[in-house]
Amino acid sequence: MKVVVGERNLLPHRELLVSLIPADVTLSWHERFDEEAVVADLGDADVYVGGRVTPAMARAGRRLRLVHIGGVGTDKVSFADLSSDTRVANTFHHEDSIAEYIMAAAVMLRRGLIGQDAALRQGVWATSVYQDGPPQPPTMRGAVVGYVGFGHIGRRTADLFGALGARGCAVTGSGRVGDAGGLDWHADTTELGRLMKEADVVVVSAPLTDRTAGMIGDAELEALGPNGILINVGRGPLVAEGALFEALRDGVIGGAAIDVWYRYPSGGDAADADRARPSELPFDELPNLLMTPHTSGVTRDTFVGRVHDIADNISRLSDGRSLDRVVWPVR
Ligand SMILES: NC(=O)C1=CN([C@@H]2O[C@H](COP(=O)(O)OP(=O)(O)OC[C@H]3O[C@@H](n4cnc5c(N)ncnc54)[C@H](O)[C@@H]3O)[C@@H](O)[C@H]2O)C=CC1
Ligand SMILES: O=C(O)C(=O)CO
Repeated sequence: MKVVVGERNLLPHRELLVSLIPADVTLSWHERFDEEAVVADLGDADVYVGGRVTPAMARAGRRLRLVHIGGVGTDKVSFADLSSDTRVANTFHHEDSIAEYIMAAAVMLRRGLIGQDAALRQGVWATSVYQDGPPQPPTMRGAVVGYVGFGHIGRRTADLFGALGARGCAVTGSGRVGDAGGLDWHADTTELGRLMKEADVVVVSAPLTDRTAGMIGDAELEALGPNGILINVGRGPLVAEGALFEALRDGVIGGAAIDVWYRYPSGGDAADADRARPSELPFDELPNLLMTPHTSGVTRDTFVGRVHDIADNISRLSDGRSLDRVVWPVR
């Protein structure tokens, strides 16, 4: 069996993956994403591991029995071009890492820590900032956190914020949140406007689909208001790019932490400054923004967990057993 790996975050765990899969499986690693090279390698492959499957890759991989996403999001998979024998599976394990990131980002932004760090480097003490300038900031106790999407990420984040005394509300695709506790209310997406109005911190962790693209735009950001914080760990285009930039620049919202972007370097690593810019707009000039390069989930724990899941599915395929976490074809 031949497995082509195009997921860069698995590279540090190469040996672990090798140790977990049957000895007769051949692994072919692509350390940089070069579409032509991957296409050339997929003709005789049984499995592809990676989050991006372009139409050319899908058409080249006629023998693929499994596309294993290295994470959750399937928004970069060209499903229409896959062979009808190919199944797509995904994996989780990122929820602790991302919940930690969201909590840290919310506290940093609400407490003004980014500005204090910059100020102290210029010789200005935070205490004098509060005497002469903005009011003393609040803790998270009693704050309302609004979850746009309440799956693995939303639930774990609500656990952590709950421990800080925050309250919560959520909108999801279906309006159902299963047995999750700790929310004051939850609803389907028709209540997004209410959530944006009530929340002090909004956490965006919905999948990117035709329905969700641009779901947060001018009106939603205005409803969040000048003290509100937006944290997007879902996908960049869930939040309208121009609306977000202007809202941050003009103080329509208080601040944001953005982990997921509008432009990514094509090879997966930034060879030059322009290719590394995550938007055509100058987000990097905004002082009320915490910018991260899609790293909220990148920890050892996430990827060790994911390697185990991926190896397990490769072993299942090799033994003819049924696969776990199949997301395509949709049952
Ligand atoms: N920044 C990063 O490194 C990572 C980003 N992600 C992104 O976050 C998304 C969510 O991840 P998980 O929570 O693990 O997924 P999940 O599948 O456990 O939860 C997804 C949630 O989104 C909700 N949803 C679906 N359609 C919606 C809509 N129209 N409006 C509002 N909510 C909607 C679902 O009802 C569910 O509550 C992924 O699809 C992926 O795009 C996921 C992992 C890592
Ligand atoms: O899992 C995902 O969808 C990611 O964005 C990266 O881990």
